[in-house]
Amino acid sequence: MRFWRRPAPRPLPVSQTEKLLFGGALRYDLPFTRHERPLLRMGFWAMARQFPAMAAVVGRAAWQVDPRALLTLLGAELGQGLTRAFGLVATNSALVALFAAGPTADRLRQALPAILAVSAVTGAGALLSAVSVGASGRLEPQVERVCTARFYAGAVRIELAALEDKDIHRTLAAGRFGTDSIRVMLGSSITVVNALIGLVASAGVLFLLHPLLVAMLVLIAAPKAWGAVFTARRRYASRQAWLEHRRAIGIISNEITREQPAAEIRVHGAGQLLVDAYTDMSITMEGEQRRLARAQATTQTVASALSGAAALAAYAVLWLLLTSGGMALAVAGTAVIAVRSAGASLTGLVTQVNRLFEETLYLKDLDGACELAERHALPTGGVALPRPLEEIRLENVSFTYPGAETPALHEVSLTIPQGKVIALVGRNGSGKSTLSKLVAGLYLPSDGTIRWNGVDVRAADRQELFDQVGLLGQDFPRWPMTAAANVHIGRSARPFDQSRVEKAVTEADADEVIAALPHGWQSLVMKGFERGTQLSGGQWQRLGSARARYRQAPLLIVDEPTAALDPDAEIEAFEALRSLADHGTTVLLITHRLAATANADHIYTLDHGRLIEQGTHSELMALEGGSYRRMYERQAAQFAITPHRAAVPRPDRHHDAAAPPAYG
Ligand SMILES: Nc1ncnc2c1ncn2[C@@H]1O[C@H](COP(=O)(O)OP(=O)(O)OP(=O)(O)O)[C@@H](O)[C@H]1O
Repeated sequence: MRFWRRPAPRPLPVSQTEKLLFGGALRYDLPFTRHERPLLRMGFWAMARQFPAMAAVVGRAAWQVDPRALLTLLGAELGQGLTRAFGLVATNSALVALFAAGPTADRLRQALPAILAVSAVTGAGALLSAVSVGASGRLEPQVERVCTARFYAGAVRIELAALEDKDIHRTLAAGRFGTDSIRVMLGSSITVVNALIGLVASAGVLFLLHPLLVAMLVLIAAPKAWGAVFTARRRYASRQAWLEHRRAIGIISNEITREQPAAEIRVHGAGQLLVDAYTDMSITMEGEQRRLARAQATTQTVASALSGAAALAAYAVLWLLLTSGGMALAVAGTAVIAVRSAGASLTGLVTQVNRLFEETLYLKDLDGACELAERHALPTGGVALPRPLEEIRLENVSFTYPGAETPALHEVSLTIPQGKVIALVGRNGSGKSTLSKLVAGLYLPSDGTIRWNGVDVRAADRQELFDQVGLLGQDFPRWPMTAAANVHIGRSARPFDQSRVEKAVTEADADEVIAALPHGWQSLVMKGFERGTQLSGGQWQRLGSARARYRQAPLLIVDEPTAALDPDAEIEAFEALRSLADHGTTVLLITHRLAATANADHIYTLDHGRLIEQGTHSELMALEGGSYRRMYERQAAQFAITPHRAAVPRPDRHHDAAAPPAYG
């Protein structure tokens, strides 16, 4: 009975490496059983009912992209099925003529038209098969593109907060596998249709010969179908259960070849640990592969044995019919050919149904991921934002990250007026970046309201809001593209404009960066490709700044914009922000360099997600025991006294000059 049981999720072994590097099996917080797809609990028929819906997804996409190719394909497949049926009928006629009484020459003459018909339909079948290959070769990549693009288009529109949800994250990760399934699904569907038509043709001929033979055919098919579905479901369950493990292997092996950790990998000797981790985790996976292969072999053997027994019974029935005079020898010959032909169709069918069943599960995941992306998509439309931007006002804003226990922001109320440099300061984790993301409309407040020119961001047209924001984050994207494209992507909805790109680069003080590139604007700022080159951290920062400039948004959010800049460039960068504000841009500046905040129009100090102080630099410096003042003084003191303190005084050296404070 154990073969009939559905594959149950089993506890996964945890390798030593996983324990060392990830503190246990790397998986999402929720146990696998909660993720176990309802599909896994489905029986064969329930699953079979899913298939048309999934085939319809692929079929619709095929119809959309190339209806002619789809019709050609279906016509060619149907034609092949018909040629097979005609082939059997013609074979039967030829056999009847050959087994008839009379001289051999007469019998051959009688059989000749049927033999010619067999040759003709075989040739036609071969031609139709070639047409089918051509049409599917045209259709498959197009269908894959359309379905995958739907997935990507959905993924880029998901609300940022939804992406923080582990369930959503997992659904998207699972959906990603589905994009590989589309092409296979289309190919397999075609083969299944082909095999089904062949099977129906053979069954039809068998029915005409003797209805009992059709029943025998069903008996031969049933065990193979069961084996196929059972194996596919087991493989799918395994893939789901090992999803995170596979991702962990991917994450580790990716680090081995990435450029960024390359130095530490060599100097700290981290490479061996990573290679060992890869090997260790792959060995754990191999165990699972072995288990699957063994289980599949067993299932297949049982299915083949049952199917073989049914085939023997079919031949026994033929024997009985022959000996009892219920069937002529020629007809029995056709029946044998029909059973063999049906057997061949069946083998193709089983192999493909096996794949199809599995691919249907993945495609269902992809479909689920696309639906989920639509459900959590950024809303379109909404209240128009009056322009120009005059003020952003936060009232009692609290925000808790999805799944977090404590809020990252508590009842923050503040105002960001137009054309000012507004600084956000505070210790690490005090909520500065979170606040800036709420201002940018990337997250919606859990409580309280944010108003842009009086319009609540919850009701506002978010696309319009994004349109007015420029971002220059701590970890801004380093796009693997040309230098020009890296700037243009700041506002890619506008047609590419080289003069605007150059202007932004000049404003961001990045002319030198471009001038030093070996292929100028067309240099790829990524290594490993023709025209590729590597930028330094500071050069990247200038390019990122040029991108933010190119966007020309009324609100510019800059999060630690100078971390990689040299002192001269840093001073210029802060002066440039000042000048931007003087020309009407609102600048929300997040920085730990408090020398720069001295020139801000207004400073807000956050602590543990609460707004604890606000004012100008002078006002905050006048606050006895104030947090801003304490941070500022500590930073300034570093410049004043570090050279004396840092080095242990030695009799042979003396420090005669303290480095002057850089700012303030
Ligand atoms: N995506 C996230 N999911 C859950 N919690 C987060 C997330 N991002 C930040 N947090 C938490 O929210 C709090 C505020 O983080 P935030 O990044 O806003 O601080 P910050 O003031 O910008 O810090 P830093 O100066 O280090 O950049 C921290 O406790 C952090 O752990």
